[in-house]
Amino acid sequence: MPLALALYQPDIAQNTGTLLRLGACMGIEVHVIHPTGFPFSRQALRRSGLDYLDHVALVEHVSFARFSDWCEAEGRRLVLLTTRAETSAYAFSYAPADVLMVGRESAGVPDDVAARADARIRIPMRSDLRSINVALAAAMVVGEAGRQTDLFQGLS
Ligand SMILES: C[S@@+](CC[C@H](N)C(=O)[O-])C[C@H]1O[C@@H](n2cnc3c(N)ncnc32)[C@H](O)[C@@H]1O
Repeated sequence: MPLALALYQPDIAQNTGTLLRLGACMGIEVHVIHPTGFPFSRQALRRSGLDYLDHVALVEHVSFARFSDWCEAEGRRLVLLTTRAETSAYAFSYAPADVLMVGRESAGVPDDVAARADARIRIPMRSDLRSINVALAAAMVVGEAGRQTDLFQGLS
């Protein structure tokens, strides 16, 4: 079971498009947790020029509660990327079945959602700046988690 990416109530269509494309190219599932901050449908994504949609395993969840149930049922560890974690994303040991979840562009995730995560990790960055773009943060961690779990061995 390879890594998966989860987007908690994404706000910005372009970031979601970038992450769906990353999921397609890396061969990993992308889970979108509703509600989104923009009209989200395969039709709307196609209209905005996302031509990788047919190549990505996209799974939608109507709410965080349903997504959380899915993680539990599948025995998947939920790893949250957050600026408020203490553990470095580069000191963390990833497992192949981990689900890497990013927060909303506007507000990250609420405290109860952060508390539900099995682990919280942070990409080290300058302390006088707020955060990294969500799609870039996800790409950095997919890179490290993929390296540790041999994701790239199956890719050319
Ligand atoms: C633009 S940031 C949101 C910032 C928001 N104010 C917060 O407090 O989380 C969007 C998402 O990108 C990810 N992110 C950005 N910078 C990060 C970092 N340095 N470490 C871990 N995740 C980061 C997180 O998942 C975050 O929820």
